[in-house]
Amino acid sequence: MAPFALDVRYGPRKFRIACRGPTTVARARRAVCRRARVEAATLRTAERALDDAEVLDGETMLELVEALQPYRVAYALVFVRAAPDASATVVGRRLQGDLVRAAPAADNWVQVDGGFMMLEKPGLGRLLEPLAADEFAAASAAADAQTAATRRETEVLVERACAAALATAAPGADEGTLRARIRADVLRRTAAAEMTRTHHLASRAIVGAPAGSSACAEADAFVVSSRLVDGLLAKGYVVVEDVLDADTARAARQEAESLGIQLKPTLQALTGTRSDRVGWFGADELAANGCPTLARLARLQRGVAAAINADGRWRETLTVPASSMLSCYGAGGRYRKHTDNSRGADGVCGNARALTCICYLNLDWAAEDGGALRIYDESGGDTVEITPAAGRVVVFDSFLEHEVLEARRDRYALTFWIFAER
Ligand SMILES: O=C(O)CCC(=O)C(=O)O
Ligand SMILES: [Fe+2]
Repeated sequence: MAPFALDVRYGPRKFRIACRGPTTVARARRAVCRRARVEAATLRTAERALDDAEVLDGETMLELVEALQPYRVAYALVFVRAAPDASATVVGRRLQGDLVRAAPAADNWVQVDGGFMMLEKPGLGRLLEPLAADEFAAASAAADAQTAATRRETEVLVERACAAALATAAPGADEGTLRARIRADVLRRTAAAEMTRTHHLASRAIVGAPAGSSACAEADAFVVSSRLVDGLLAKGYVVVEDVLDADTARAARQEAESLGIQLKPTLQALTGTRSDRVGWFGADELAANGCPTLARLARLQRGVAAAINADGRWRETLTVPASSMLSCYGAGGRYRKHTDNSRGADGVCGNARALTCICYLNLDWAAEDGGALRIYDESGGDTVEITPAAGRVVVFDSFLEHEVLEARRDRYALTFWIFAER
């Protein structure tokens, strides 16, 4: 291993770790922990210490990154400044959706196994996989047509119901009031019917479309867009049922279990904050790993993001990262109250996440099995608990506090974060 120096800033503290002679990555790692004045057992602090680290020599850094993999370096921000002779600057940012605010100097990213994301070219575009303009236009047109058709159908239903009601109304009844009541009633019913229909469409989109076809999740997910955004605007979260039918849910669960061995505990496990094991996978990677159902599910994120963009009412324009997180909480597993993003006093966001989107993969899950997702409303007062039943998708504002209550048996979920384009 080449000599290197690691400048670590941790809050107000700043220190340098220099490895002058040949050393091992294990030793380097121990040095990081020691200098950050933490026990190896409290690597959470080491994670923070690495939050803004500078390393001379890109190759060394890659070794270090590899060494830190077991400690979920994906959570650490590592800033690598290559030595003058190194090929270029290499910047890695922690994976979990936090890639957007990478230093502007970033260029030459590479992808390192284990979910550590880097780009090969300046900028973040490649990583974020934005929708192509024609995909976006086609999807917007489909959404508009759908909305117009629904509106026309609803008007026909309202007129029909009003005519029937007026024919039998008591003499002197106020036509305006009657119409308003009927209209509200029809809207409620069509909304319910629409919801059921859209669930099936959404599930068909994931299940029925041939893998890789452009008709896959993106297009049909638009159908749920207005309902999605209604829910998000009203309450900050929305639950979509039956996104997977029973057979698909079973397949997805089996695939998730087949990846179980690849899932690793997070650093936060050491502090008792959370006890799930996770792995990060791109859709193609899932497909290549014999998980076609999960791959399709992972592609749904683009559809959800595009749907919300097309609706136009959400506060941010959304884009998607390349990977989803598969998580498994074993019996006794939980994740304490937290948010997935936060705003500092200066209004600057902690990361790029706008929405958290989770699809649960737990067959025959009963309330007694625990593991509910509890979401707190903006004031932190009211809560809702969502059972992690197979085929249920929840989308919520990443700034809302939430927690995973203790699970009593293995609880799998595929989570993706939808980013705000900033
Ligand atoms: O799996 C869930 O229901 C939520 C997990 C969660 O909050 C997270 O991974 O940030
Ligand atoms: Fe969370």
